[in-house]
Amino acid sequence: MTTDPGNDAPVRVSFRDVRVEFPTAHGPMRVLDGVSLDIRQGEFVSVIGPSGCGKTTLMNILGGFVQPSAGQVLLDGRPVQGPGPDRGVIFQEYGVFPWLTVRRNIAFGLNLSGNKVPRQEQQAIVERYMGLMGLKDFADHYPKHLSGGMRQRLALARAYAVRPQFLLMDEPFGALDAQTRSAMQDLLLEVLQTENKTVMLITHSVEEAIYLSSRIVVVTARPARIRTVIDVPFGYPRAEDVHEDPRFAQLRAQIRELVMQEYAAQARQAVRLSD
Ligand SMILES: Nc1ncnc2c1ncn2[C@@H]1O[C@H](COP(=O)(O)OP(=O)(O)OP(=O)(O)O)[C@@H](O)[C@H]1O
Repeated sequence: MTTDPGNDAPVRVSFRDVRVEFPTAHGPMRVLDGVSLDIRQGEFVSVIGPSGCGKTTLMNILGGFVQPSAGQVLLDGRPVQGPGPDRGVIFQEYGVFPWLTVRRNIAFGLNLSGNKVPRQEQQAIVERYMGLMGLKDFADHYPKHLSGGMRQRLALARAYAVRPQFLLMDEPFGALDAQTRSAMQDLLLEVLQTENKTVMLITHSVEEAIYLSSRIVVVTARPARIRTVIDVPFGYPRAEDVHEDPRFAQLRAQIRELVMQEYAAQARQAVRLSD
């Protein structure tokens, strides 16, 4: 179960003075700078900051898709070498295979070598997630016949089905309508209740970050540095009524202010660049 893991839980992820630069026509562009952060077993860490500041890049390093230009990211003490089935990644864009039906998309990760699940168990898992995501009636449909929101639910089902130890989620609910978004947030909390996962979520929604996380990392305008890390004072299991807690509103105001300051810094940078 994901609860406040306290300081006794082992550190699973360690960003150590990470810098990332991408080559551009005008020279290297620094996207992350001096990022150091430990994430313990069972923590739910959200990252919030201005658009384009480097949040996805931060997640991509942990996912093993991007190598740091300097510094290290350690997973259980070992440098991340590349992607692996221990880390389930949900991208902003729908992470589904267009050539596979709903059922086969969900089963895909259960057939990979190193992670193979017996056929009967596979069927049970696929049925469970189709049910939870409201996709049962579309089991044999291809993604092109699903709505955008349904495709995103399919991407979530695929990631949850393999039961990865880590969930890396980049704006996973951004494309959903408000009602589905809220249902998907609750479903995620439910999944975390039964499976002890460590989660990193990137979101633009301050409410979502507070509702789901145990810690919130606010990052600066590009290059992203850690501006501050905020402990969320609510335990788990967490229910909708935390939205009414006065501390929720205080936290929301505090984080909004920080994010707005970083958007303002980003706008000032843009003006300087155009001078
Ligand atoms: N592989 C890459 N090569 C070159 N530039 C890249 C690469 N990946 C990201 N960038 C650039 O790095 C900057 C940060 O991108 P990133 O996607 O990490 O930001 P973000 O904070 O996740 O943005 P958003 O909130 O809008 O999703 C952007 O200017 C982007 O264009």
